Amino acid sequence: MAEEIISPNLGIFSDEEEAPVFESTAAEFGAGIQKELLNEFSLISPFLGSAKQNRDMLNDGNDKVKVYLRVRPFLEMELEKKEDQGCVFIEDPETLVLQAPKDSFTMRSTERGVGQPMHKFSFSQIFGPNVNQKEFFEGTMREVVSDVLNGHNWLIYTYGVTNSGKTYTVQGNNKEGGILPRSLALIFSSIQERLYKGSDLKPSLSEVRWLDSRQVRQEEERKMELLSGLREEDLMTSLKRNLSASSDSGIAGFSSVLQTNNHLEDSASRWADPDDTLLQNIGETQFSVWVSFFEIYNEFLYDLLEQIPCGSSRKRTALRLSEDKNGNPYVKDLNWINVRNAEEAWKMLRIGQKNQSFASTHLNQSSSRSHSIFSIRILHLERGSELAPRISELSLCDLAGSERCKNQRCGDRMKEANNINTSLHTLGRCISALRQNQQHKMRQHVVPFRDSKLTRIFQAFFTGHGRSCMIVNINQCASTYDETLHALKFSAIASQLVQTPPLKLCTPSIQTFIMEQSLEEEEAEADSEADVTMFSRDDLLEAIVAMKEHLLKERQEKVAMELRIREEVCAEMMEALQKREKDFSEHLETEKELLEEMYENRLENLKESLTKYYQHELKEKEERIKELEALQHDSDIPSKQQKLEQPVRWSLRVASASSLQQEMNLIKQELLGTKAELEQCQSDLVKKSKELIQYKEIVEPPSFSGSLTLNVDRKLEDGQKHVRMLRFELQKIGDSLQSSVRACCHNTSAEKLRLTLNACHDILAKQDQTLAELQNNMMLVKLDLRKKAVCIAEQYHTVQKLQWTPSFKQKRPCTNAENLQPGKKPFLNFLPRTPGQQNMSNSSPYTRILRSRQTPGLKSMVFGTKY
Ligand SMILES: Nc1ncnc2c1ncn2[C@@H]1O[C@H](COP(=O)(O)OP(=O)(O)OP(=O)(O)O)[C@@H](O)[C@H]1O
Repeated sequence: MAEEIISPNLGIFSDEEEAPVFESTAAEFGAGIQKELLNEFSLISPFLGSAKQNRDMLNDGNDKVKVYLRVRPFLEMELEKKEDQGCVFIEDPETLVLQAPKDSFTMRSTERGVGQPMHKFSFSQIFGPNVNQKEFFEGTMREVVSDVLNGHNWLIYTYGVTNSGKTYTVQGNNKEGGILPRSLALIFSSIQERLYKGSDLKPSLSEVRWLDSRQVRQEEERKMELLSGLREEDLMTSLKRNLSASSDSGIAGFSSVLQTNNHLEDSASRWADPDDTLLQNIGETQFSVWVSFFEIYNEFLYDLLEQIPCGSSRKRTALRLSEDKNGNPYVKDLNWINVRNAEEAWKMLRIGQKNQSFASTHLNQSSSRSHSIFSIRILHLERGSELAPRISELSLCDLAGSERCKNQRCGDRMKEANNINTSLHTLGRCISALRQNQQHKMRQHVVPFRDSKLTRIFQAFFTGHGRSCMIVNINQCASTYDETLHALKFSAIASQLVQTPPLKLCTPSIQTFIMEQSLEEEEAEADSEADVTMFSRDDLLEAIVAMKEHLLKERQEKVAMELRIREEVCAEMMEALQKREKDFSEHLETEKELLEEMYENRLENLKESLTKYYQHELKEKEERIKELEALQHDSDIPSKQQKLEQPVRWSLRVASASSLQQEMNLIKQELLGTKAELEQCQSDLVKKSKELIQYKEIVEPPSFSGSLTLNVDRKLEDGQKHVRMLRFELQKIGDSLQSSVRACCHNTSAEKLRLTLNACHDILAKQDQTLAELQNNMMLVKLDLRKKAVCIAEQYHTVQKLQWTPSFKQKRPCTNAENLQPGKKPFLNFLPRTPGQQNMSNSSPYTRILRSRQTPGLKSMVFGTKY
């Protein structure tokens, strides 16, 4: 198990040793210091107790800085969130064990092989979750208050992560007052009999500005003004304003703060027994108590007892941190209010609270966004003494909670968190530098008090002007484990500190000086008593030479010393620079760690949300698939088959995709071949066209055929004329025959009829003969024509063959009569036509003859037959 037990005290100083603080602003107090003590009153005044008191303080064995730990109980809300994972365990009243929970950064680092899952810390005393406010006060503050009443300065500061109970410890609530109201109550119960009333002091004290009657009057007026303005409505308005300006979830934070401010009439003295007094032998000392309350918000100092101007432009005035002529820092123009009892002091605390910067954060509904310091100054007025009053101070500082910036990502909260963390980091650096200086007295480091306002104010308490005590607050929540561990590591360093011994004031040094002076004077007197004339001249010359040599030697020594000092200073400077560099790199490391953690968290969040998203998606898809499957199952089996085939086809398509490229290449090659062929065809076409022209010339009907057809036509026309004449005659005969038949029917003689018939018969026989001749002629002509037609048809087929080649077709697309342009003669129009075409054309004489032969009269007539 990893142990982080801090080694017992190292480097305890003896009362002869000076506090080894490099950047101490401790100044020497000259003889006139006492008169000017309060003229430029710095933040805290040095302890002016006697040397014996100093020694007592250091010899009592308590010079180790006290570091108390308070573990707060779980809140209901935290138990609901399952924050109780047993990470905090109090082994004994001085030892605490921390066990990293599984989701913490420490545990993750441990899993990566960095760090340990368990840590052990030791403290002056540990106060568990069941310890109440009274017990805590008794265990920590009683001694301190007693010390302050005896003239010592004390700084008590609470340290811890946000929401760990710091404000609760310092201020408490209305039911359970914290260490501050209890200290006030105890102070007043102890000094109530000896409170300075302002009249029975010696006139010499009126020279002191603090007790100047005018000053006191002014302070009284100011206090009355403040107290009269302390109305509940004002408080509510002010709280509302504070919270609405900064709160995220406003109203809850408001009500919780309001609760503590609701009962102003409650007395602070209820937290102390009026008979409880810490002062036993205080002689004639009288006391006057003054309080101040200010905060450090975003590295600016604000007086919390300053009335905030009303109206829209109600900007608070920031105070300056100044130094008195001895280099001690103090807050300039800070209001110090004289209080005469615990109630007045309590009300001052309430007034300050309403001006304090609180805000609701994700961890604490009413989180302090600033470091607040409530100071109580006690003036010890010695009755009948010519000396200026001694002043002791008790400062209670409620530090703002350290928090990881990952929780405050933007806006005012982020800025506040940054400033809080920076100042706390500087405090850590100061404490570790002080510890190093105390442990290695030969190697002193610069303590970076000047790096933040907070440490500048604390400086005096760490450098011999007072004593300090640290209260570490932690909660037991698993979610803030890493921050808690960090706070405890810091406190472990602080617990190694020893109280810096009170500064040796000038009195002893002056006394020493006077003693030395007096010795010198005595020696001088003794010397002066000696007579120089007693010595011979040579002796004196020798003495002068010896003195010269001595002087030379001294000078050389001084030069050597100067060189050595210079070297030392350089070395120190180098060391300081190296230290600074180391600090910076440490700071960088911390920042890196923080960033790493932040990004790790972000990544985890992202991972989580992605996993969730895809899980959801998958679930939805699965449901959808199930639905579809159910539908498909119900509806049709073929489609199921299709669905099954679908992937097969798809896979085939996918498979063929690879061969597609191959096919493309083949097609390209084919295309090239086809192109070549086409070119070949074109050249063939040209050839064929030429041939065709030749054929055309051949096919063109000979010129004599025209005259031949003309003769045939003429003959045919003659024949037709004859036929018409014959027909006309036949009609006439028919008419006369009919009239004869009619006459015969009326007055007939058979003989006449027979004669007439015979005559007709002869005529008809002649006509038959003529017709037969004509028919023979026509047959001859027909045969002739057929021969010609056969010859032409042969030529035509040859041409046709030529025409049917693709190139020829292209060139001559219109060979049909329908497609001919008007006015153009059809190609080969002398060829036999289709019956449709024959009907359409009546112009040819041959066709006309054929038609005339098809006349019904002629067709039905049989030559040579009798009617
Ligand atoms: N010992 C305790 N007993 C009961 N409740 C406590 C105790 N300590 C703290 N709490 C409660 O825990 C809560 C947080 O305490 P508090 O506001 O004092 O924390 P804090 O450290 O001052 O936080 P911050 O740094 O954010 O100001 C308060 O509701 C307070 O009442």
